[in-house]
Amino acid sequence: MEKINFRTKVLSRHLNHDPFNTKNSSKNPFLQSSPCLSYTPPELSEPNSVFDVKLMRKLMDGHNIVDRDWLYNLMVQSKLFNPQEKGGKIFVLPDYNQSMEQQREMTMKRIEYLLDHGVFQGWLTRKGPEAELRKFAILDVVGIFDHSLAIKLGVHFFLWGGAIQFFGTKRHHDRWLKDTEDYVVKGCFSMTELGHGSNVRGIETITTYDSNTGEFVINTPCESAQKYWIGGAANHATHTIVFSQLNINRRNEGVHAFIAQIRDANGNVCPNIRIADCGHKVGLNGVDNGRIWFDNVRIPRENLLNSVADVSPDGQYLSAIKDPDQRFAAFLAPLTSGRVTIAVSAIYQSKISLAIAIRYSLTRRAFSITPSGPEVLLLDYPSHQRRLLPLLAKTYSMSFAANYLKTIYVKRTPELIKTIHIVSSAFKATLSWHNMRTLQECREACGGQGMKTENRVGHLKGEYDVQSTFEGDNNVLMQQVSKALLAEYVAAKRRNKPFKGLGLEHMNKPSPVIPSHLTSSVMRSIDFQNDILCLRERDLLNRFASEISLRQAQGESREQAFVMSYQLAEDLGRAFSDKAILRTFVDAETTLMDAPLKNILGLLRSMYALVTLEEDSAFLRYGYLSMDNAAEVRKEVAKLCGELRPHALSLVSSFGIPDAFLSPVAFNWIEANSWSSVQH
Ligand SMILES: Cc1cc2nc3c(=O)[nH]c(=O)nc-3n(C[C@H](O)[C@H](O)[C@H](O)COP(=O)(O)OP(=O)(O)OC[C@H]3O[C@@H](n4cnc5c(N)ncnc54)[C@H](O)[C@@H]3O)c2cc1C
Repeated sequence: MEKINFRTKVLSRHLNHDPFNTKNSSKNPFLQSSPCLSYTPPELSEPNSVFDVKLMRKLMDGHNIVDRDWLYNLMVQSKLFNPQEKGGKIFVLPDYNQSMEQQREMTMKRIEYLLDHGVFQGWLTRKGPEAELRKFAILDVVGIFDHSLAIKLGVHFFLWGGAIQFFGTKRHHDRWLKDTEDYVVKGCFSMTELGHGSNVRGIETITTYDSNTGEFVINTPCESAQKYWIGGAANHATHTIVFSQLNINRRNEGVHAFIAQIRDANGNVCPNIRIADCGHKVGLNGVDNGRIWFDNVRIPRENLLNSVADVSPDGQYLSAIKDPDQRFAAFLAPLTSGRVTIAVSAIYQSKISLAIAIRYSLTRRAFSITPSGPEVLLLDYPSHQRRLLPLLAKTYSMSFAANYLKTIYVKRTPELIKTIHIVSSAFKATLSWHNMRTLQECREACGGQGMKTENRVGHLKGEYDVQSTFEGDNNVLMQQVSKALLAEYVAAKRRNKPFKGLGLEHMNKPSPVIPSHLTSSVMRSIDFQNDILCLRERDLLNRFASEISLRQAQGESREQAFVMSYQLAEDLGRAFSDKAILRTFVDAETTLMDAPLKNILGLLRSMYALVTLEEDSAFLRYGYLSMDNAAEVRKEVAKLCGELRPHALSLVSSFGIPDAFLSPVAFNWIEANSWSSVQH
């Protein structure tokens, strides 16, 4: 196997500093305006970057760099990861020429390969922040190769394994965790039904208790109660967590979680279980999503995951949490890790697509702007910069946000649970939406090449689209964020106490004043950026609370009032998320000692903040920005594009994604498409 050079090579520096590359056109064959493009695509060389790319990569990845590089290597070394030579380089490419069945089997084989190499050691049996961060790092890298592989692992370890860890007690931990880690059992997670997804409390599967035999009886009472979309259920899973209403002594105690076996060790479906396939999907076809019906399936009493509530042998319902709302909330806890991984993975996909599109835009030319001049590099068009560089800055900002989210998650304490729930909901939605937008822009920025599956960006759209739906639909999550902010507001006002937590402390201070005339230096200052994002959040929260209370005063229920105030709720959710992201950026930036890194991060932060002002019409609608200031912001964004342009390549190199995990269009795309590369 050819040794892969993981160093991401970059364009020679002179290309970066001469916007239209007029000076060097006679020397560089790539710059000739020959009608026949007989140039060799640029032999890329490491730029004398103004900042330390390795240091930036460390900051971006945040943790477990050695583990990440080890895993990249492990994958590239195996034929299972589909290494292919294109244009003189090796790429590990997704399985787009295989049937759904082949993709599913290949996903399982890859898992076995990683298992054999000890990748999952300690995933469920080792505890503490370090072990959890390693797990996250491994999942980041796996997802950079293939979403199906990451999701298949996520379902088994985070959903099935996480449910046993969080909802189960010692007896479940002893019985299941080691076997899960070793893949002796293959787990899945049956929460969603055909008739109920976001509204988990509405599920219709019913479980009753038979005190004569000491068993629970799980039943699918109607077609809409069939479990749907269950990852792993169609082909491989042997066991599942079943979410069901628990009916004890004719009283519904609400949603609870049980362990049920669905296949034997030979893969035969168990008695009284029916399983069907969800069929081909727009992406993620390496995951076998299935549907499950339970026909009065009997399971031992001990299979109730009983950390929240239990049923005694004689059929008494026992729970320390008396409030059904709180009980239900406790059952959703494992979903938080899913949201964390989605938020993080969304950012890595944005990084892949930006690395590819920006590298292409530094090697692809189109039209000349002088009669006999060379054609212009795509990234030298200000309009192309405007399309990609704000997304690059946002991806950097959200990278800090994702790292922050991971950190608070692995260091969670009971006091942090609420914050983690709200921040993970907001970031999961915002980062996955950002990813889809970035993928589309990068696909278009690669022109026709973006349509080639081997170039990854277009393919990633189908693969990652589902991120806005599973583990909490994005719109529903954002509603929960606004609801939680409203609850904080009401509680603070009712107690007449200062705001504390969720970053709302700024509400205790006087409202910030935005200068009537914005200069460049003001717009680039952390104070201004922070002030205006806080101003938007506080004003929207006040408006939202007023509208709800007005509607209630007019006779609407609290729930009706909330539903009808959806516009403000949406605006507020976005305001919370954008401001929280900026905060994570500022925290990362201000603790840095390295001046060149700080400078470039300053540009990226300003781009993030200003483009946020530009994109949300709330700033003009509610007057946080005057028309004149809005025009100044727009000009400043264009200026920042020009200033970031020379650093574009170093900035994507800093993502630390090995060349093999990018795509041919990001490198020597002429050679990758040469006649000699065609299989004759
Ligand atoms: C590929 C894939 C894998 C999956 N894997 C699993 C798995 O392993 N296990 C599992 O249990 N589930 C899984 N799911 C299910 C997933 O979690 C659900 O699809 C998700 O929760 C959304 O539910 P739903 O599809 O019923 O959509 P709905 O909840 O019906 O939502 C449909 C639309 O209605 C909107 N909507 C819903 N409620 C409101 C409201 N109150 N106000 C305004 N708008 C609203 C939503 O924003 C959404 O746009 C998977 C799904 C997919 C597609």
